[in-house]
Amino acid sequence: MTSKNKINEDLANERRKCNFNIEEVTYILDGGKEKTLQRKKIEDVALNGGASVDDIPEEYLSARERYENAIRKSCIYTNIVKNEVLEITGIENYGSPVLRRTGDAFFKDISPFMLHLGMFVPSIIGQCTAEQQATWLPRALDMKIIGAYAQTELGHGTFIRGLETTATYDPETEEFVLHSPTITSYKWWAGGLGRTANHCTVVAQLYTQGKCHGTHLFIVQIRDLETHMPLPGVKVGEIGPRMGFNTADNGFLGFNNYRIPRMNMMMKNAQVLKDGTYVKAARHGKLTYGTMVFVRVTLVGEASFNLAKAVTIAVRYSAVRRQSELRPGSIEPQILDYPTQQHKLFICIATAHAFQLTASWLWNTFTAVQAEMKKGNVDTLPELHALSSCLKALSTSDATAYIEQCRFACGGHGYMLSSNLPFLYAFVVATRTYEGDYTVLLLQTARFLVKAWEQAESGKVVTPTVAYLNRHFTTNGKMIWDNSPEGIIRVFQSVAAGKISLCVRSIRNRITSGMDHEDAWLMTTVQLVNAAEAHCRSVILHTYWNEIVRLTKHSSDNVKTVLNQLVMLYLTYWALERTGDLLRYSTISENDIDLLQRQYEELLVKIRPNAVGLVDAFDIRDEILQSTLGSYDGRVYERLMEEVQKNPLNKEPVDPSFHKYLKPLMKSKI
Ligand SMILES: CCCCCCCCCCCCCCCCCCCCC/C=C/C(=O)SCCNC(=O)CCNC(=O)[C@H](O)C(C)(C)COP(=O)(O)OP(=O)(O)OC[C@H]1O[C@@H](n2cnc3c(N)ncnc32)[C@H](O)[C@@H]1OP(=O)(O)O
Ligand SMILES: Cc1cc2nc3c(=O)[nH]c(=O)nc-3n(C[C@H](O)[C@H](O)[C@H](O)COP(=O)(O)OP(=O)(O)OC[C@H]3O[C@@H](n4cnc5c(N)ncnc54)[C@H](O)[C@@H]3O)c2cc1C
Repeated sequence: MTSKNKINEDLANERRKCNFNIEEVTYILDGGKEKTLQRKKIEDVALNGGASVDDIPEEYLSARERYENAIRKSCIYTNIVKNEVLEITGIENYGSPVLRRTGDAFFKDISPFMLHLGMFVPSIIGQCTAEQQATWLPRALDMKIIGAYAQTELGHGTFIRGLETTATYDPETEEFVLHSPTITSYKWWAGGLGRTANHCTVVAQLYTQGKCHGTHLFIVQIRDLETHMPLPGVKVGEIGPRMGFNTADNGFLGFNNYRIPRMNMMMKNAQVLKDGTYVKAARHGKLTYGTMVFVRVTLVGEASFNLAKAVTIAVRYSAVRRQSELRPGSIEPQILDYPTQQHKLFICIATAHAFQLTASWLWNTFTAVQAEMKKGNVDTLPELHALSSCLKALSTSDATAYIEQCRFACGGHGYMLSSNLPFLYAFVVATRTYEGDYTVLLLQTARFLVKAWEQAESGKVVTPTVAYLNRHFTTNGKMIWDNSPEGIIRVFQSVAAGKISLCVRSIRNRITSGMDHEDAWLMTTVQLVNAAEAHCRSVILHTYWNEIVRLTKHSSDNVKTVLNQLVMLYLTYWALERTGDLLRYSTISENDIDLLQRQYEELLVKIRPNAVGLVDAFDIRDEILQSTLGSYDGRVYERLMEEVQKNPLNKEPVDPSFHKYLKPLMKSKI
């Protein structure tokens, strides 16, 4: 073994201490051995050439160079995917999360093609008729056309009904006329739109026969395919530097009476006939929001993956890093030995597991609802919307907070861009806002919860994710505290039920005292967000526990033990975080809380020897981690020094600014 790939001794020791079969856990997280093998095969093919690492790290490049470099690497990766990976996996794997994740080996920030694959293609699949799909999909999948998803405007992001771009049908020419009537109607934010896309999905208010029919989706060509020039009537550009997403060329877009053919309206859920007659095919008013539901579902898995990356970096670093002394003169301990460090990090491992298993469960729910909708049944859509909204909100918000915690756990070196933790944070913090802001989505879930509460109150049996509301009406008083996993979950469900009940009472009291329904709702929104958060927390706890029980049925004893310790840590952690709620809605006592605290601290001790094994089980390759602190071999200090050599500021021993500015200043007299 050369010194280059020699494993750091502390990390090697950690791996020797690990007492469970790492691969077994990887299989569980990936959804089965076959999936792991398939993922590894894809990674081997896609990263065969070393993932085209940059000579100069992208953070040293100018905005223009960064963009060009991101396009260069996107094209390299797309060619690998098209010519090599899909050969093995088949075209149906085009949108697979594995490809998205493998792509992280090429980009520290984000690919300008992400929105093409993440939203433009899904909008064609979800919103176009079969005939339209036959026209657009092959060209989009083959990258003959590159698209963006232009919904948000300068004036409106959340309130889709308030969008101002108009699409007015002209039966004379059988075209829609797209127009941006005001400055606030300019499209703003769409990823890939600023410089890369030649097409995009545009969301606009549809007018035909003098009547507005609300927002609909259109496929719009915005640039010439040969010259890439914006087409006449189209004004498009990049919106400028932002906290992250700086290689995604987020753009603005305006139209001046720009014409597109009638068939460019995405017509799966509604049509405009040649004469201008509007025909609504959909059984549900919000099916045009379907692309967003799809992305919200995928974002739960994204949150898990990015958190898994961050905690892999932080745990490996914490095994290598030694600091302070426990007793005078004793050897400096690994920082992973500090219970406070374990408290910061083990919850991140458990949360990544919780979100990964919840994401798979949510994906299965999503595909089941899609299958029902294909048969014409839209009854399960409201529950999916409520679930995907709150799970997107909580998973992105928790992942953001925990990625930052991982950065704190790495001290000063975590602040280096080369640790990759700042990039991860900047990328994930945006997910809390885009695809529906945190608060706004929890309020969507709250609407569903209040309705479910009313149904349960009237004696109806409600759907499984809120079945605890039926129990609420049959049990009296506070939930009996019980320290078992099932007991903790039941108490969390009671907390949710209690909070929803308080919201309903507040709304009713306000209405009784003279407020109209809208004001009563508005005044209760702080409580409603809180109730939706409590509901979602109970869903995650329940799903995580159920899935671990189900998935470890045939596991080896040690895998069962360590995964059980993690899920218990998660349940205990949240019980301790929410002692106020538990005291209010259950019979928990001071003594029970003391016991919980002790149980939590004992779990930290039990998990400690397996911590490195647990992050190894995420099985994230170094090329994808892209971190000086988190590589498998633990050569932290060597990598930090190697990275310094790439810094263009170190190219010359003396910077030209010395002669230009510093020296004259030093020579000048006061
Ligand atoms: C590099 C090359 C690689 C090559 C190969 C690689 C391949 C890899 C490909 C893999 C790709 C994977 C990608 C994964 C990562 C994805 C990253 C994506 C990045 C995304 C960037 C960001 C994009 C965006 O942000 S797009 C814009 C999103 N905008 C929003 O989300 C707006 C939020 N606002 C809303 O959703 C609504 O306005 C809302 C819901 C707040 C209010 O709407 P409303 O019309 O006013 O409705 P309301 O009156 O409140 O409710 C009425 C009624 O309707 C119900 N409702 C609302 N919404 C829905 C819905 N969606 N579905 C069902 N029902 C809905 C609501 O509940 C009400 O019901 P009732 O209470 O019964 O009346
Ligand atoms: C990195 C990034 C990439 C993006 N990519 C795309 C893209 O590709 N395509 C696209 O179309 N859009 C995109 N967006 C836009 C994104 O979808 C919106 O920013 C997001 O939906 C939030 O809308 P907004 O910006 O209008 O915020 P606002 O709605 O103005 O929110 C501002 C504040 O007001 C609060 N608020 C708003 N409404 C309510 C309410 N009803 N009740 C209570 N509080 C409320 C919010 O909670 C928030 O705190 C992107 C955004 C980012 C940051």
